[in-house]
Order: sequence, then C-alpha cells, then structure tokens
Amino acid sequence: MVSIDIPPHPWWKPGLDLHRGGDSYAHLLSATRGLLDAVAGVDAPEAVLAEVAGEVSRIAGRLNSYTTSDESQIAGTRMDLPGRGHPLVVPYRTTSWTSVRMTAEVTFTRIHLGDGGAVHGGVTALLFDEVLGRFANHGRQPARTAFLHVNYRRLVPLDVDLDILTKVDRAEGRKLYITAELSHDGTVLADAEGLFVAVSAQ
Ligand SMILES: CCCCCCCC(=O)SCCNC(=O)CCNC(=O)[C@H](O)C(C)(C)COP(=O)(O)OP(=O)(O)OC[C@H]1O[C@@H](n2cnc3c(N)ncnc32)[C@H](O)[C@@H]1OP(=O)(O)O
Repeated sequence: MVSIDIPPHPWWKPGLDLHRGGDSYAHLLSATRGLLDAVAGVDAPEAVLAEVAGEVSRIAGRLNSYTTSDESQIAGTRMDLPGRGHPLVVPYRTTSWTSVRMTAEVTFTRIHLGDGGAVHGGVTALLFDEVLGRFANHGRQPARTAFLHVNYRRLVPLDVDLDILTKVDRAEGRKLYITAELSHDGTVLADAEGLFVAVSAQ
C-alpha cells in the first residue's frame, strides 16, 4: 500500500488524535471486515451458527460498554486505514491526492456481493459518495452531497483490485461538481458526478 500524507477532514476539531486505538484498532477493523465477509458467505449447521452468535453478542456487549459520542468515536477518523477506518465505508485506499485530483484503489469482498456475482449497486454508490464527499471536503469549506448521479457501465467484480480516479470538474460559487470513475485494467465499470454544496461549519 502506498503511504501518503492526507490532511484531516476540516470538520474535525484541531488536536483530535487521528491515530487513536493504534494497531489494535486496525486489527479490530480488519477482523470485523473478515467477520462480515464470513457471515455473508456462510452456510453452516444451526448449532455452529448459534454458538458463533453467542460469541459475537458477547464481544459486541464488551465494546458497547465503551460507546462514546459520535465526535469522539475512532471509526471514520483513521485516515491511515482503508475507508477511513470505518467498518461501513468501503475499504478504499488513497494512492495520490492533489487539490483537484485523487486516485485510490479498492477491492470489493463477499459482504459487497449483490446478485449475479457482482457488487451491489448501492455499494458502488456508497463508494462514490464517500470518495467524492471526502475529496469535496478536503482543504475546502465543509460541503454536503446535493446530488449523486451514478452510471453503471459494467458489472463490478469482487476480489479484484480496481482503480478510482476522482477530479474536480468545476466550481460555481458554493457549488462544486466532482466526477469519478471506477475502472479495471483501463475499462470503466461505473462513473459518477456529484454536486457538493458548501455549508457553514457546525
Ligand atoms: C470525511 C468525508 C465525509 C464524506 C461525506 C459524504 C457527503 C455526504 O454524504 S453528506 C450527506 C448526504 N447529503 C445530505 O444529507 C445533504 C442534505 N441537503 C442539504 O443539507 C442541503 O439541501 C444542501 C446543503 C445540499 C443545500 O442546501 P443550501 O445550502 O440551503 O443550498 P441552496 O441555497 O438551496 O442551494 C445552493 C445552490 O445549490 C443548488 N442545489 C442545491 N441542491 C441541489 C440539487 N439537489 N440539485 C441541483 N442543484 C442543487 C441550488 O439550486 C443553488 O444553486 P444557485 O446558487 O446556482 O442558485
């Protein structure tokens, strides 16, 4: 993985430690993603499922005793981890970043499967909103998605390294239009255009 210096999201308070949880949080996130893939693909005897369900509930209960406010949670703040270290965010890995262009890689896994061996269309849209939204908020006034248009050109495969190219298309006052392409070996699988409207920091 390429390691690059990515500035934090402007909404985050100065001084917020972006490496909270250390390697242990990275391992927890990786194990959690592994668990989701395992659940998505499982066909085990009921007794096994019951036993595992008990273990998972026990583990969730242990973490729940440490639940904090959304401003203080670790998830989403770990810019060094795939998908900002958030278990819901598709685990893309940023590879280059300027103020007008960003490249990233992503590998979808079993949890992202929709139908026909391909990635669920909503997951592709989630990836685009995340990548465009994060780019829209980098070094700029905080902005929210006003619209997101996704073109699904080809089925998106699992377990294959894919490329993401994101570019600022144009700015009109508070409005920022950003485009992105998801491709494999130069073939565009899906592309998107988003409008992001700058709002006051909250
Ligand atoms: C760390 C990375 C985090 C990643 C975050 C990812 C981003 C997200 O997912 S944000 C969550 C999803 N988005 C939302 O919940 C947004 C909900 N909507 C809103 O908050 C508001 O409607 C918001 C902010 C988009 C616009 O509101 P507001 O600031 O009042 O804009 P408003 O004054 O109505 O319009 C401003 C301009 O945008 C245009 N505009 C607004 N919405 C749209 C739209 N859907 N389509 C086209 N144009 C629009 C208006 O026409 C206007 O244009 P102009 O200046 O030329 O007249």
